[in-house]
Amino acid sequence: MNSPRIAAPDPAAAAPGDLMQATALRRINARIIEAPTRRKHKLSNTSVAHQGYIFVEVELENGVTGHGEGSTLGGPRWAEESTEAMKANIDAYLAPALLGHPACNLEQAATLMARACKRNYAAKSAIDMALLDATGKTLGLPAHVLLGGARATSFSAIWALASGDAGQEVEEAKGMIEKGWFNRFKIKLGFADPATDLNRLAALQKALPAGTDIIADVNQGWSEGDFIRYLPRLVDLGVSLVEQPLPADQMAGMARAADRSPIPIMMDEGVFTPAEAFDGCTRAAGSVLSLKLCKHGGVHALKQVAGIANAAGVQLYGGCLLESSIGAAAHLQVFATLPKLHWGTEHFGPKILIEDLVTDGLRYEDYRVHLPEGPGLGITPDPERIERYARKD
Ligand SMILES: O=C(O)C[C@H]1C=CC(=O)O1
Ligand SMILES: [Mn+2]
Repeated sequence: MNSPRIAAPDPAAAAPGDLMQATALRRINARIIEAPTRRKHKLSNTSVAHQGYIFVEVELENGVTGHGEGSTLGGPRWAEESTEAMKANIDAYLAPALLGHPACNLEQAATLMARACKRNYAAKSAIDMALLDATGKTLGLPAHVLLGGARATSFSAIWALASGDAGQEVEEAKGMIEKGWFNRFKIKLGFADPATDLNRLAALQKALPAGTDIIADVNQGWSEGDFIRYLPRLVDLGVSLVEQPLPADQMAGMARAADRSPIPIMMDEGVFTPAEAFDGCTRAAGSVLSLKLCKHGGVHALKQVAGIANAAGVQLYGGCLLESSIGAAAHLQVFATLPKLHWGTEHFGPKILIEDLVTDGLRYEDYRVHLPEGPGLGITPDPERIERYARKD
């Protein structure tokens, strides 16, 4: 691996006591963003043409600002949080619990947020990212150094096909291969009847180069019966991974599905917390687990979930919720510190937005997404774009 470049630390922040004072939180601001996507993105339970984020800016006593992003899909439909709920809970509960506390004490901030608010993991992760960013910028260090240091500087990248139009999906996939951005694909199933969805998958498999990695995400859209019936077709089509075929609360059904499937099954919506990760891994409800900051609530919780999966022999996948380069960079910073991200990552959000929200978007090259360099998250939000897409009430 290439060693990431590290800037010199700020001598003003050298003494621990000084660091506490310098990074005390002076302001936490949350804005709702609605950023248009290049095309409709359809899932079993929603369809979006605009991505909804909460954009968090924190300001420290030393004047440094940090940024984070909480993502949703179609309001409170992929999970229970909407951007409106995130903003309300940040303004009324999470921000007041943190003001005056040092941003550099991320674990303590997580405890304070847990006391102030149950679940609300996307909102918490947006703040957590901003604290990490501001602390890294104060110290002149990339976020990954604060999380144990990078073991990788780029990740194999997966693009999601979700227009529901087979012809469009084939063209889109070919375009991604041509650009050198993505050569592995995830197709969304579960919004049409299984037979129709599988015809889309068959068209894709036929049109792409032999051996192209194709993952199927059902987003909880099938019953166990559907899964049993259509599994042989998924096997015939050479699908490499099946993601969350059954509803999130059907852990026993997922375990039966995983037991009968020659294709690895991935847990996504069923695993948010470390306790859910323990439950899913113990019951063998999948042999792969999708990691997402919006599910786990912050970088340290994500590392705990990853540790539980590792201990159980469950492989890791770098999940996303269509984050811009702000949220995607935060994921890469923590993914970089894991012993192994077996399946690479699907952080394609920066490329599905008509305009990314930063001045220095993530680099996609050689079918890999690259860990940004520079202090904190390693990206700079573009104030004009943030203003353009911020909801004006
Ligand atoms: O994986 C999900 O369930 C959510 C999201 C991530 C990629 C995508 O296309 O949808
Ligand atoms: Mn999924």
